Amino acid sequence: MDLVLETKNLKKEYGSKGMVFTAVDNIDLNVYKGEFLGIMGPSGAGKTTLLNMLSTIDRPTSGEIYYEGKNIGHMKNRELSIFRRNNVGFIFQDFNLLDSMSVEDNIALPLALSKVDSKEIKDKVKRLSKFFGLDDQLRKYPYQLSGGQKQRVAAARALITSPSVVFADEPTGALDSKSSSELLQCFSRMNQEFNTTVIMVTHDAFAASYCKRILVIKDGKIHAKLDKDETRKEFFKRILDLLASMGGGVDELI
Ligand SMILES: Nc1ncnc2c1ncn2[C@@H]1O[C@H](COP(=O)(O)OP(=O)(O)OP(=O)(O)O)[C@@H](O)[C@H]1O
Repeated sequence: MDLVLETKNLKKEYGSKGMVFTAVDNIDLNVYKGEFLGIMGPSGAGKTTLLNMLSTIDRPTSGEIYYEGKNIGHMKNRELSIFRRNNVGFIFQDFNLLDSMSVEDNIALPLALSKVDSKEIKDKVKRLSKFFGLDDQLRKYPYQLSGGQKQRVAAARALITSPSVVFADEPTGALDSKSSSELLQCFSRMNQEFNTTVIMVTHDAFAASYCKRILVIKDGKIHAKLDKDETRKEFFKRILDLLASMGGGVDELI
C-alpha cells in the first residue's frame, strides 16, 4: 500500500515557559492511500489539534509530517498554502459554504482559485454533483438546501481538486440521523470508487463505524487502534465496547 501521510514524533504545545500544555504528544502515524481513518477520543483529547496539523492549517511545535514522502515542515507559508489548496480537502461541521455563491460556484471554487480551464471545471462539477446527488441543486444557493445537501456540497467541493487527503472534522455533527447516514454512505462510496483517502474526527460511534480504521486519542496520545474486519454493525458494537471499557471521560462518546 502507498503511504500518503506519515508523522514522526508529532507534538503540539500551547502556552509558554512554566505553563506549557501538551495537546498532542509525540504521535507517530502512517496513513495509506485509500484509507478511511476515524479519529475519536474524549473532549479535549487533542483530536482537532492533530487534524489541524495533519491538514497543514496549523504547524507542530516539533516533529515531522510527510506527504507522499515530502517533508512539509520546511515549506514557507506561501508554498504551504499552495500545497494545501492542491493536496488537501476540508469538510467542516458547519459546512463553510459561501452564501452569496450558487451551489455550482461553491463546488467549483477551489479550481476557480487555481485558474483551471472553465470547461474542465464544468466537467468536474457535473461529475461530482451527479455522484453526490446534487444535479438538480446546482443553481440554488446554500440557504435553499437542507443540512445534508449542504454537507454533500461541501464534500463535492473538497473532492474537486482530487486531493491526496480529505479531512472531515465532525462532519455529521449538525445533521439529523438520516442525513448523517446518507453522508457517511457517500463517504464510503467516494472512498471506494475514487480511492480517496479520508481522515475524519468524530465523537459519534455510529459515524466511526463507517471507517476502516479508528484511532482513539486520549491526553494527546494514541490510546487504542481498531481495524474493521467485520460488518459495519459488528464494528459499531466493538467501538462501543472499547469506549465503554475506557471508562471515565468517554461516556460522552457513546
Ligand atoms: N489555541 C489554544 N491555546 C491553548 N490551548 C489550546 C488551544 N487549542 C486547544 N487547546 C487545548 O488543547 C487540548 C486539545 O484541544 P482539541 O481542540 O484538540 O481537543 P479535541 O479532542 O478536538 O476536543 P473536542 O472534542 O472538545 O473538540 C484542550 O485541552 C484545549 O483546551
